[in-house]
Amino acid sequence: MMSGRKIQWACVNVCRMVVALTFILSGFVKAVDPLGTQYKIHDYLAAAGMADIVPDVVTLGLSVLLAAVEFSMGVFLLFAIHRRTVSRLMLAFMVVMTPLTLWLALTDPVKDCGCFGDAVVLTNWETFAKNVVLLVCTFVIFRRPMMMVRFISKTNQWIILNYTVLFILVSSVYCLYYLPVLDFRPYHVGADIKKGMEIPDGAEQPQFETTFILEKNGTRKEFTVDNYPDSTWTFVDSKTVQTAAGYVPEIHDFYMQTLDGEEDVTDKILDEEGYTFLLISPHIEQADDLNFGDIDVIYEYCMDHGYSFRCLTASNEDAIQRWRDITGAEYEFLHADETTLKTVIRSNPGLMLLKHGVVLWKWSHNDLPDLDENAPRLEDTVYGTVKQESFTETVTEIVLWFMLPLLLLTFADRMWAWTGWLRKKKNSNKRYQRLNKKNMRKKIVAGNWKMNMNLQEGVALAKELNEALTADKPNCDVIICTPFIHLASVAQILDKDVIGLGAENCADKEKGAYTGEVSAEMVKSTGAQYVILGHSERRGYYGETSEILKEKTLLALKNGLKVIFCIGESLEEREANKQNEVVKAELEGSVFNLTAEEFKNIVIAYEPIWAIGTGKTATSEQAEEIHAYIRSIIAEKYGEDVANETSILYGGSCKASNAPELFAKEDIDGGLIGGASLKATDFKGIIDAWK
Ligand SMILES: O=C[C@H](O)COP(=O)(O)O
Repeated sequence: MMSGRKIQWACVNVCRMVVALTFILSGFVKAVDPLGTQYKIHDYLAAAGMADIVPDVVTLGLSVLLAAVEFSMGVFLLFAIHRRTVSRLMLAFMVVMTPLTLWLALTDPVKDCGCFGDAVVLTNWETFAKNVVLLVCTFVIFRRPMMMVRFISKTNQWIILNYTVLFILVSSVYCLYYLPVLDFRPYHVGADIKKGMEIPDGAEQPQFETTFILEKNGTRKEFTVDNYPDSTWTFVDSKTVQTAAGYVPEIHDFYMQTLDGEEDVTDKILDEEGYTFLLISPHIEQADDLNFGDIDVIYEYCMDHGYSFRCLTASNEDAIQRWRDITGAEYEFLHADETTLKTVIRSNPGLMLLKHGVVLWKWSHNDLPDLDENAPRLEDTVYGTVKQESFTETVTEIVLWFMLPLLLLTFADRMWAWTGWLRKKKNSNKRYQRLNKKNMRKKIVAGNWKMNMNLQEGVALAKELNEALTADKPNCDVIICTPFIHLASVAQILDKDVIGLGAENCADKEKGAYTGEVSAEMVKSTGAQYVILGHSERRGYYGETSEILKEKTLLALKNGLKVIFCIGESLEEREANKQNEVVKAELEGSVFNLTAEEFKNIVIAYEPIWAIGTGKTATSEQAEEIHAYIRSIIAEKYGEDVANETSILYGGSCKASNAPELFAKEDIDGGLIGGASLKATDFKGIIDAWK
């Protein structure tokens, strides 16, 4: 059983397809025949008595615009682009159009609504019914626009949007300049006009009914032939109405007659065995006269080869004379029905080539054939037979022109979305693994007392801290690194399982005559397990170079101490964006000489010098970025496993207030705390960030 939501989803998407395809078809057939749509708009305006007010250029613009809007909206709906806006516009469109078509159906001012051009001819009631269906569909879509499935991602939809609008506008202009690429009218290339005019034997005849109005003794009454009364009634009036249309041939209004109206030459011309050129101009006064020279050349060509050439127009003789004066036309003019001429060819003037009533070729005045005095006889040119064009091929070509780029784009887009999904999945797996690794790494909060507190103060602080952390077990490793003189005493106080102990430095020599120095071995003998090396204050104030630190590290490890190795850039280096270079060089200079096994005893402390004791903390993003970089270069050097096991601490104005945000980052495994490690409560606040 389908759930209610699924049914809704199916309804929305079915409705969306119905509306989209209808709009695409309707917009497209209008776009391939902009003049046809313009004529239809003109018919509507004429029905409303406004035909003379609105200039042709406006009706033509409206025609192109209407086609572009319908087609584009259909495509947007098909691809589910700007779903909310398009569904609202569609509904608004149908809310206006449906009552309008009801009015058309009721009043019948124009016979065929023209919604699908000449491709599909609907009666006004059929159009109204179609619009009711579309109105319901657009309402369904409007209620749940977000249920429409996207065929293209939001980031790429602009391509479809622009391509669609461009395609449909270019199509309209192309068909306007040349001729409609698809001709749905009865005068298409290959059509036999005489055949189109035939009424088959036994075809249904039109039916008429006459009503008679008669009067007797002052009373008026209506009668038909069936109940016509006796002669005591006096005839007043009669009316005849057509009750059945009868058979109407496809071509029913094609005629050609001489300008004086004396002779109908339709049959004569359609029966001509030879080639007949018909220059078609519904209104010769409005015809484009730019190419009259080419027309005259074709006329001359016809005269040379014995082909007939005539001009059909609905204009009056004055207009015809004006055309003759302008162009020097010598060809014969005939009168024909204006609407018929507009239907025959969508160009003013346009040229049609007939042979025995069959349409061989049609040309717009912008695209006339090259038939001058040097051209061979028609029989020896392509024009001698019916132009080879296949409706299916043309449709396929158009569909490919429009759909192929869109299909390729959609395919690429979907592939990208799919690989994006895979990448996301992979990343989330990676992230999960990395977070998992983070959980497996040691989380450490280490205090660096620096040169603060005398022995008594230090012992008191160590005691306080030991008590606090014994009572409230930390969720991380806690280390305090003290000046040398505190070490032995503090070691006695600390519960080793709760707080580790470290020195702040050790000598770079093993033993001997180095007055004032304290060796790694001596540090170890106090009970300490750690030593801080490479702190920026020692590098800066005491000139400790990478080489010295390399020696110190080796000695510390040799004596069983773990090393908290500090690295970090100065403010100038950060401003020059050299932080990565700096930390890499510091690691390479002092600890990357170690074996992977030895390196496991190193804890890295990244401390940007500009953040130490200044109150300026690196943002958690800045810190995470460089921590991740440090881990990546450790991975390059020692492999992923070692990198994932190495704890990297952040140091520099770390406090209880910012520690949680910093420690939440994937590659930050704790902190090396200066100032805030000198008060038990402050330090514990930071330790508690891990809880
Ligand atoms: O070793 C610790 C760092 O130098 C950080 O010191 P600070 O927390 O006082 O900024």
